Amino acid sequence: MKGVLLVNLGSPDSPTAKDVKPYLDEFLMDPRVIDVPNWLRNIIVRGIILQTRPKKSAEAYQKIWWEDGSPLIVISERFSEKVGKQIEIPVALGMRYGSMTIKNALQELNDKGVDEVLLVPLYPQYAMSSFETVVVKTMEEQEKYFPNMHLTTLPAFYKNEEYIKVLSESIAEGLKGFEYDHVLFSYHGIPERHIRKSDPTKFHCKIDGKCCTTNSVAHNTCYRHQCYDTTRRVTEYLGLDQDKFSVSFQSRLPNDPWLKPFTDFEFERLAKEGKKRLAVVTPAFVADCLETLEEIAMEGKNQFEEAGGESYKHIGCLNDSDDWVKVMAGWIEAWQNTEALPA
Ligand SMILES: C=CC1=C(C)c2cc3[nH]c(cc4nc(cc5[nH]c(cc1n2)c(C)c5CCC(=O)O)C(CCC(=O)O)=C4C)c(C)c3C=C
Ligand SMILES: [Fe+2]
Ligand SMILES: [Fe+2]
Repeated sequence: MKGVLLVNLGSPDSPTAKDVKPYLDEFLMDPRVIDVPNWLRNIIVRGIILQTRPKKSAEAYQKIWWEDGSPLIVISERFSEKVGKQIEIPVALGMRYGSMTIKNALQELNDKGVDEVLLVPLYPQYAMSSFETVVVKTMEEQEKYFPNMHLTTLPAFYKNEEYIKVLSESIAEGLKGFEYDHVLFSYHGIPERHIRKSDPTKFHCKIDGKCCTTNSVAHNTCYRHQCYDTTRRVTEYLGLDQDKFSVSFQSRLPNDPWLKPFTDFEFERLAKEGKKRLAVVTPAFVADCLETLEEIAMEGKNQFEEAGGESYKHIGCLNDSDDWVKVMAGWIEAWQNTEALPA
């Protein structure tokens, strides 16, 4: 019997340093997130980052926490429930990190008699620190605990026409009634090294401004290409002029070159260039979370206004909108009936 496993990143159990610390430990000790030798990762994560970050992160989580829990988890649960109502086969939700484990979600499917699973990493773009780690972890759990299960992975859907349509239309809705000078497409950042590591050709991705627009098989796993391509497709759909939008990358850790331009620097640059009315969209995430609600909607607004900006709007993610639920349910039904995966 067929079933579906939706997987997102995960959140701490509560917005306290006590719960944030083990969550960040699991997250940052993942070798696909901080990709250095084990001994060095131990020093960086446990000896340095975890000494101070849990308190700071907990304070940020407190600002965005909902009565029902972490926005990322609550939204993912609502999405999963709505998708479940539109399809005939069982759906389970798991998180890569934290207490809503992938193993428990697979167990839930197994208990319902599922032995053919469609794995859906809830990331539009491929990155080894997001999409790939979900796939690897799910395969490990399946092989270890559910050897009779068969897994199929839904590919990163950044260029799928239905996804682009639903994303573009939700952005258009968010822009309605908001007089804007500029739309900033802010994606989660990653270290530049991750781009080179994910390049199967080992020579294409030079992050030189040209490689991401030069055709290559490397783009199947190039996060930077996929972010720019998502933006190109959405802005074409919306008919936005070239000088009305730009791309940036948010959330970075120190001591490594990360993808540029940085979102916080862009707030300053745009305000100083006279783009006083700014809309920000965050298409690396399908559900609003700490990175969108605190870093962009709250901190970003302050940064932009301090730099001279006048009006600012963060347009939320697709979340559990009915149109997005319909798109996901359609992909699942196509796989259920014909094994076809979205292109
Ligand atoms: C080396 C560090 C990190 C990489 C690489 C990274 C990639 C990456 N992350 C997401 C999505 C999310 N990240 C979130 C939070 C978050 N990310 C990092 C670090 C890296 N992410 C940290 C330390 C944190 C925790 C918060 C903090 O201390 O600042 C979240 C939010 C989770 C939530 O509970 O709301 C998401 C979502 C992607 C898509 C990605 C690669 C493309
Ligand atoms: Fe992250
Ligand atoms: Fe590239």
